[in-house]
Amino acid sequence: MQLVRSVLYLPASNPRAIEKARGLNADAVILDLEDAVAPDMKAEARAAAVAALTEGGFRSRLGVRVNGLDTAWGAEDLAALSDLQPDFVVAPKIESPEAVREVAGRLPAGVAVWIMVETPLSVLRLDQIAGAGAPLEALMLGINDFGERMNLILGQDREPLKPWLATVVAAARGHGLLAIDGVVNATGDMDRLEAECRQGRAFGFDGKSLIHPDQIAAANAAFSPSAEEVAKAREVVAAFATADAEGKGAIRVGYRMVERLHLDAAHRLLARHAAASTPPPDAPI
Ligand SMILES: CC(C)(COP(=O)(O)OP(=O)(O)OC[C@H]1O[C@@H](n2cnc3c(N)ncnc32)[C@H](O)[C@@H]1OP(=O)(O)O)[C@@H](O)C(=O)NCCC(=O)NCCSC(=O)C[C@H](O)C(=O)O
Ligand SMILES: [Mg+2]
Repeated sequence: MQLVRSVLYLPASNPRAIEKARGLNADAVILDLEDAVAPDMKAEARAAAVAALTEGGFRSRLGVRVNGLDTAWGAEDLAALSDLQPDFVVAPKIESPEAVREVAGRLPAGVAVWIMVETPLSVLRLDQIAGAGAPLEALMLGINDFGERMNLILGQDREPLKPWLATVVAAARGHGLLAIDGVVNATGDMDRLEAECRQGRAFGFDGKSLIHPDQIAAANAAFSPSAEEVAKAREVVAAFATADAEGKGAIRVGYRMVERLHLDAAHRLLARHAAASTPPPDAPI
């Protein structure tokens, strides 16, 4: 099972951040070539990303966010990755299924595509985009771009964003993809981060986009099954394993009615718990 509880961006133009990221416990790390990199640093950042992928040594799944193919850098970014094997490539500002396939077609086999959902047209066309097919693996909400383009005023409750949080998760679930919530820019505000993680989890997201190492622990905790959830799931599995439950679609567990769909959900939760309880491998030497 692939966990994406914590997905950490870093500017590929920042060598110190690349070095630091090798030892971090984020489920995924994204070497950013797009908005975190100034135009005059694009070539240097691309070369640094290629070097980081070649050297390896990360404990996390490793991806690269390329520039859009409608920019001066996108085609070269993808060409630079053509002989490499990142776990995934993140394509920004995607507004059509053709745009997903255009990126995928320029990548080596086995590299997954994650896309940024961060423009008004991307959310309006999300069903078609999310149905683009393999190797599309994840939808990432880009709150900074989306908020700006929509003129949203976002407080801690993210009220104006709620329809779009649900839209992204529905598209991901409908097409068997991962759903990753957007960033909290206020890196020092842990209360806000924890509140957004709880909210994202409640909306059904699999994880959170992050911009600072200090944000990783909160996201890993929030998107891992809690002890109470694990206990309840084990109770459901045990109840369906009894002779009494044989041939029944619905049974009583304590004072709850549970159906076989809850049994399936309990198995999925326990698989996530097992994956979350497995310590990350040490970085290769
Ligand atoms: C936000 C930052 C610019 C803050 O940088 P800084 O003030 O240098 O942070 P610290 O001094 O607190 O850093 C402490 C140490 O941690 C390392 N560090 C910092 N950030 C990262 C990181 N992201 N990954 C790895 N390591 C990191 C520092 O090097 C320090 O190390 P040490 O020297 O050993 O003490 C900075 O955090 C940053 O650049 N963050 C990432 C910004 C980014 O990638 N943005 C793009 C994605 S966000 C986005 O826009 C999504 C989407 O597109 C949308 O539209 O919403
Ligand atoms: Mg963006």
